Amino acid sequence: MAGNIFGTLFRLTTFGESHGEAIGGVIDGCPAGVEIDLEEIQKEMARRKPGQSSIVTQRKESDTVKILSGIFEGRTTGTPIGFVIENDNQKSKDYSHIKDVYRPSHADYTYDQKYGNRDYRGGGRSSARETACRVAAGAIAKQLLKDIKITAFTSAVGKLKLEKKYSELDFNEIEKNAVRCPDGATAEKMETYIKEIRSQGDTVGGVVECVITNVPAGLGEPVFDKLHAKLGQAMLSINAVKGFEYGSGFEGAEKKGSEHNDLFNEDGSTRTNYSGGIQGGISNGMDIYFKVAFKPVATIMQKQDTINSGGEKVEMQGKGRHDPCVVPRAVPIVEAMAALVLADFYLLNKTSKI
Ligand SMILES: Cc1cc2nc3c(=O)[nH]c(=O)nc-3n(C[C@H](O)[C@H](O)[C@H](O)COP(=O)(O)O)c2cc1C
Ligand SMILES: C=C(O[C@@H]1CC(C(=O)O)=C[C@@H](OP(=O)(O)O)[C@H]1O)C(=O)O
Repeated sequence: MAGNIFGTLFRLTTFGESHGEAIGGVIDGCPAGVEIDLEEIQKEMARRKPGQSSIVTQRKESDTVKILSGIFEGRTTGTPIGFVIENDNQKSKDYSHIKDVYRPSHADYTYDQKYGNRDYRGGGRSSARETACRVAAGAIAKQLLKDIKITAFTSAVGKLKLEKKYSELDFNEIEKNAVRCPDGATAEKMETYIKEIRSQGDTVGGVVECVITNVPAGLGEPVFDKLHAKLGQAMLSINAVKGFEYGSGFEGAEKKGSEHNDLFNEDGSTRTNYSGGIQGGISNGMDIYFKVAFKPVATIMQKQDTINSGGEKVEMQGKGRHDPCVVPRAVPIVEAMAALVLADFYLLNKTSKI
């Protein structure tokens, strides 16, 4: 199975399945001397972990990151950073009924077609459990990046949208509610809606927005590894993601050049920022901002038609502990993936000129 490594210099490899003994990873290429606060890593893990509130999956995991190597007396040594996160609360019997049956729109059918030997328990490697490793590595990348600030938040749950621009928001509000929306009144509506959807045995999609401030100009490696191309790959590699747009995105397509050009100030900053902080695949020093769209979770507690591995039509209903909406827990995953991309480009940029 290829595809388990992300990054060029700051490079993360992850391993593990949702109902196996443990998941984990190796970060290769983190320079020596980075001060690492282990509590910060655990704080990030707590923002993603299952069972954190009543509107997410009720699987209970501590998601304690055990560092095996690469950090000595609070600082990185430049050697591979190995870590494991144990799986403590699997309920594999919730998956016995889909041993030979494919959940519509999960990865059961495609994994079976590709590999022919599927760990059906908890979705195996296709489970978003794997994203815990990304958050652990992202927390280390954030500590390398120091002053570059990456902030994600929930901006939509189904049709309920946060109608404010990011410049009008108080980011201190994000962690004050379970949905991670920086507007208390909208957050309350979103939470009520997620509970209602869950009581119907259904699920709902949503949008996570991310803003990155204090970015130096020069990050990104044209032509194939443009900054927005790597951010897009990073975001689209997260489970359940259906869309990525940065800067003016799809709305920009409706504008004229005379409206859309970001005119310069004398210091090189721009009066507007339709470019989303990236031009020609390279950061220009303005804020980077993007949106990530998540689909409604595939495993629903309602009967649906499907097929089994013999190609026969059968009826199935999801069982067990699933997220009614992924966005509250996707917020730290989006931040982590953005941190991995920026850490990689930060190191690569040191080779761009003498
Ligand atoms: C934070 C998070 C939590 C998720 N929780 C569930 C879940 O409880 N049940 C489920 O069926 N899918 C869940 N998913 C989505 C599946 O992992 C994903 O749909 C599946 O791997 C198929 O991949 P795809 O949707 O990207 O095509 C979750 C995704 C994320 C990001
Ligand atoms: C375990 C996590 O989330 C899981 C993601 C997931 C899926 O299909 O993606 C399905 C559920 O798995 P299980 O049935 O084993 O509880 C979620 O709980 C986690 O994020 O750590």
